[in-house]
Amino acid sequence: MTIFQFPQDFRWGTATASYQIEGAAQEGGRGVSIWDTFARTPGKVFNGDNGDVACDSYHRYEEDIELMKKLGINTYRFSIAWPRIIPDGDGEINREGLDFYHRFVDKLLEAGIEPFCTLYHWDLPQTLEDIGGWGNRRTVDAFVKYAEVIFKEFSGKINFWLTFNEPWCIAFLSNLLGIHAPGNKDLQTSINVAHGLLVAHGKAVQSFRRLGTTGQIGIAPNVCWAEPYSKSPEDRAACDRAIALNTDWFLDPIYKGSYPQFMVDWFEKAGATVPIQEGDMEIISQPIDLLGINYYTMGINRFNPEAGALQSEEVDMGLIKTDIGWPVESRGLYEFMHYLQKYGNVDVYITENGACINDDLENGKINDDRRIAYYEQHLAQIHRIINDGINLKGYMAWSLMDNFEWAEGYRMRFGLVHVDYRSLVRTPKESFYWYQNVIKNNWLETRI
Ligand SMILES: CCOCCOc1ccc(-c2cn(C[C@@H]3NC[C@@H](O)[C@H]3O)nn2)cc1
Repeated sequence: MTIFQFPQDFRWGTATASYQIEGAAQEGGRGVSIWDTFARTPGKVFNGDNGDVACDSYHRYEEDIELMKKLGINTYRFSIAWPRIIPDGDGEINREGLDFYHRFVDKLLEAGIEPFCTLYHWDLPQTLEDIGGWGNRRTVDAFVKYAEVIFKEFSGKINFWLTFNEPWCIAFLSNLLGIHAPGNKDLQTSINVAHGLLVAHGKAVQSFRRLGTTGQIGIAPNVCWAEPYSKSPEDRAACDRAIALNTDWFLDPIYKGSYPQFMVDWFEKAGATVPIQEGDMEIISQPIDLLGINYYTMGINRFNPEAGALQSEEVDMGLIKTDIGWPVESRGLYEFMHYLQKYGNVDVYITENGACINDDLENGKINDDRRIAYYEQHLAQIHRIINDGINLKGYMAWSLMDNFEWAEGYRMRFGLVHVDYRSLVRTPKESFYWYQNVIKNNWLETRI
């Protein structure tokens, strides 16, 4: 047995997102989001599932906060639904939406739990998608207006802020691969979306500073760590492209004020260019205070000219997989965190990490040993990373509870708490009690 002690001020938390847990999709003055539309498009979401009810956290948030208190977390990452705040995207403010989040945040603070707020976790008002979404500068300006409303309302209550969750998913999963909302499949569109959200990020950070909003602000990319299948330069280059599109494509503009040239050249060969306007890169590269990093898995990649826009293909190496098919390999987190040091030893929070394990109730318990094993491996890597002197300040498990897993609907379960979607009864899994013990001790006890 080995004991890994964590720093005294290390933040322990869990994460969720508005569309995935709230439900109440037609309540409280909420407007329509692109995920309401996408989920109602036949064939887009497994079983035709949607977020109309989800975990009903809009009505059950006090019960959820009781679970957080029982778990012992000191930090809770959630997202605000833009369509609850400005239902038609850039028009009237919906006071009822603001009041809901005030009640929620007040309850969190009362419970001694730090709110960690994501402004945009994919639920774009449909009216803005109808005018071209993030590729239209009107959407960028509407986001800044929305962000300023939130900054003014919650400054002093919220002190940890993220502008965007997983920009690669927003731009490329959703507009090149078409797997997430709005489901476009066009390279130029996806590059326009990536650039639009980066400009929106920079403008929101400028507003955050100008308004004197309390706390720290950043962004949360999701990691694609890839290592080459062979020693060939082509396989190495295929890995570089895969890593860069999730990370460098967004963090180079933010930290360096320019896109990674090798990727710009790569896309220009495919006929796509970045729609940079005068002053954009200065706006995008506003200094930020923290980074959220979302890590799930890593890949072994090789060059394949037929493998999509990046010509980079993941090879199945026969590793243990979670029930969503992602290899369990925590080593990529360690390697990535050292890769990230090229931007400096910036303050980092793991804002998502977890396993899709679809164990169900058996005699009133969920014995999700595989999820415990996943967390044990990944927290051991977190300890190594901290020991190497990297400023990793906190960890938020994805997710507090089972919820709407986008195109996979409700069949894929990432929660520490099981949700019965008929009764909405929450049942802590064995992994909940395991994580509760880690938090209580502030140390990890591994079985090796
Ligand atoms: C066949 C081709 O496939 C291409 C990759 O397709 C995907 C799909 C999904 C993901 C994905 C899902 N998640 C978990 C979420 N993170 C944010 C939070 O809302 C969680 O629900 N992270 N990444 C990545 C890649």
